[in-house]
Amino acid sequence: MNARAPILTLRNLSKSYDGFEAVKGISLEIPTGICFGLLGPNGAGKTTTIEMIEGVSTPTAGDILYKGDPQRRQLADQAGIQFQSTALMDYLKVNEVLDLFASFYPAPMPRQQLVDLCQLQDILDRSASKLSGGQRQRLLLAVALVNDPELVFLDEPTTGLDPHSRRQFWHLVETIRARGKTVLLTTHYMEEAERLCDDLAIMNQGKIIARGSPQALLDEHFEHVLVCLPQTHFTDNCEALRRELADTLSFSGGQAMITSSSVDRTLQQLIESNISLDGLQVRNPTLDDLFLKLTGLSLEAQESLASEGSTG
Ligand SMILES: Nc1ncnc2c1ncn2[C@@H]1O[C@H](COP(=O)(O)OP(=O)(O)OP(=O)(O)O)[C@@H](O)[C@H]1O
Repeated sequence: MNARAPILTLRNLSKSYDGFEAVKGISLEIPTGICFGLLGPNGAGKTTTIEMIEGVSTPTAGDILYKGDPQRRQLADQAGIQFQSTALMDYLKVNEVLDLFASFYPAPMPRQQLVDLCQLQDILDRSASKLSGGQRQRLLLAVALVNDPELVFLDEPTTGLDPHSRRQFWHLVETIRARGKTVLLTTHYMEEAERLCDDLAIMNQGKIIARGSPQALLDEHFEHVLVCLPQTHFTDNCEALRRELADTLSFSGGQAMITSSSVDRTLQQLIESNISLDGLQVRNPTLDDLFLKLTGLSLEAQESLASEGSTG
């Protein structure tokens, strides 16, 4: 197989629920052997997209090709899905869960390899219902990898994990990718995407609003650094400065952010306007900043809008 051929191709893929368009005609090619990220806030349409690719739900319109095949004949054998939970698991020990899932496949991954890969050695005899969040995610990952799949689906795998477990999980994903597998990851953590994804698509309200490697996207959209200050420093008395900074100034999460091509000049402008420099930070833009730039809302603000929508 040509290593450069896309493992997945989506063409004008759409999904509607009772007239509500959750995914609005997206097209994508996902190369083989990379970690591809689908990013976006709650309700962006990531899970709906993944479930259509997995075959769990049927598209309203559009096509999905697996290695160029619209029937996706090999997909079921060659994919591994990390589920959020597996009801059976709570009655079994970790090694019994692995036995059970391995029994479904003719050529499962050798047990020791799977245990080493997912760092399960110390918990093999533990009841699956007694695992910590991080251990549980590692077991669910092992279940996804039990058939040694070429393509692994991870749907928000680190939601709810503490920072240490999250980093440990990231290391596992890097190991899987280094073994030549293609990983399709959804996340709303931009930091996770920056760390893991070779290539990504940012989704918002059912559409893809940006596509590329994290660095290419940042290079394309930001030529400058960000100068950040507490928003409270920008009082009503600094209208002239606000006008001067115009489009380079934005506010999000209690922070004022100035997109600056010259830190010296920006500092000069702030000092001349008697703005306090307490708490000032100069940093490179992140994918979170990109999201804000593309949508006019931070990821956090988008998520609270989405949850307001879903509750009322
Ligand atoms: N079965 C369903 N019936 C009706 N609406 C649905 C259904 N599943 C999803 N939706 C809606 O479709 C939109 C996209 O949901 P989806 O779960 O794909 O988003 P997401 O990006 O995965 O979000 P999250 O990060 O919260 O999982 C949301 O508005 C959601 O409420």
